[in-house]
Amino acid sequence: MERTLLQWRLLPLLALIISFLSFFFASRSFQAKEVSKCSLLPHDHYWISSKRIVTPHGLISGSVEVKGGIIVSVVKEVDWYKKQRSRVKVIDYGEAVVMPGLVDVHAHLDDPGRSEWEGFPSGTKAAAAGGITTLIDMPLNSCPSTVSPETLKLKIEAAKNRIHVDVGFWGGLVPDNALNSSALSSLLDAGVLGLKSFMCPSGINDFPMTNITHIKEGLSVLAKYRRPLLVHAEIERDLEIIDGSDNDPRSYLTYLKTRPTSWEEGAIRNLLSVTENTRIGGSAEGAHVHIVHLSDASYSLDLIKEAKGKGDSVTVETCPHYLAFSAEEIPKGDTRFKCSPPIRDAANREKLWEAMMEGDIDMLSSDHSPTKPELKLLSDGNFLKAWGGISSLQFVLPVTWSYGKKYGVTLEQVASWWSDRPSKLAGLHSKGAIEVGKHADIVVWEPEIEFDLNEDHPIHFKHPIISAYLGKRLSGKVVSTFVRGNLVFGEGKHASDACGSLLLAT
Ligand SMILES: NC(=O)N[C@H]1NC(=O)NC1=O
Ligand SMILES: [Zn+2]
Ligand SMILES: [Zn+2]
Repeated sequence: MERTLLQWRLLPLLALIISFLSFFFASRSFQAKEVSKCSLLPHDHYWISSKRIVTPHGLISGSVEVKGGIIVSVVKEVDWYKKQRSRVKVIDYGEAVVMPGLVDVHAHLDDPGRSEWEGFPSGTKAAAAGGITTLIDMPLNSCPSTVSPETLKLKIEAAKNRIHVDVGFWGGLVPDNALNSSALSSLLDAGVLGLKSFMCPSGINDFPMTNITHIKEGLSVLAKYRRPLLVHAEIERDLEIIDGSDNDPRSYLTYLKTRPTSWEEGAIRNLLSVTENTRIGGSAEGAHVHIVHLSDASYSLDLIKEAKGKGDSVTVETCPHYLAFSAEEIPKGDTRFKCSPPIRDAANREKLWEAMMEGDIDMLSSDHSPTKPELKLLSDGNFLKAWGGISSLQFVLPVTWSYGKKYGVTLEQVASWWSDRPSKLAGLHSKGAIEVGKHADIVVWEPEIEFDLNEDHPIHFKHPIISAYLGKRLSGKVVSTFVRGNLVFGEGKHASDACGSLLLAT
């Protein structure tokens, strides 16, 4: 009799335990996705928490909920997630900064055709390790250049299953397609996010320069697609270098004299003669002109400010190397620092920073433009003959932060220069912010941690020795990088598979 009573009393308790256990295991299996090689994290639904999350509404202490690769909630209450702790996966990053992943609108990955210079796998691994979650590949330095639907198709084939972050493409505006609106339309229909052109020789034979007529025609086609034209704004002028010096090709100042500020100013003046068409009501309304890698912070910048003031749809970027280095400090024969337009003097660099802080320069990009070390002529040191291009992709975030600290750069500004504005330029409205509904493209980094960028530091782009930043001490360590919710880089390791998505305009 006593036994039956005991069984009777135990039964409900047993049923309760069983139902609790089955709920516990069911909810666990719901959150843990099939272990994927795309991500170092085996979860599809999780929370990222931190004391410093950079949102469009300011810096908050709280948590970001990620589900299916999308940000589904952002909450301030630090304690909220603790109540959920037993049911959901929480990654607590403590004091580390949680920021939107960087969107680099200007990188040359040189694939296909010159993958011995860089390539999609190495370039996008470097991007992931540097907190860049989206990268827009330039149409030149690969072979062939991306100037038609057929050549874009080659890019897409080369990138498929080989990219560790999301990648989009700019198409080339060149004399061959510029005056042929159906050729340009077919390139835009094929999915390039916009076009890029050069107002001076590009250094690449199958990417010839455009004149202002080409640009004007290009803008009228771009207007219909509401996509931008990115312009390398330098124009060749006759040079008279008669200043009594011997013009030693190993001296950086010799190179600087070959590309004076008047080249940038002349190109920008010429370019801005057609941008009034982009104003509201203008014949190219909907098109937009973006001036890449501004170096001259003087008259060139004044012209851009004036055009913006008149309502022209114009933006401008500069690159970390113009903000970090100055002509005076470039060692003799050190061609790692050669780029175009050239790095100018320290006074110009101050003015560039001033323009960043004032908001006159809209955004930053890497202009990662690598080559194989032989073409940098490192032992020869001839600035006039070496390849022009700086390799920086993996380090743009710590460089911006390290050199910007003395000007009082804030985390919100970094996110604006590197994520919000570039994503808008490229028309990528699902990216660029920690906000509900956006892709969970996130970088977690520790601004206060310093490191020496020496040979022992793992560098993922193809030719570390040509990087101008080698030998520098930088501040800001990337801890984790998430692309669409996949943890693609964490604790110094990459996810094994390359699961980045192609970003084609529709
Ligand atoms: N072709 C190419 O990548 N050129 C780039 N290199 C550089 O320093 N400036 C450029 O425009
Ligand atoms: Zn350029
Ligand atoms: Zn470039």
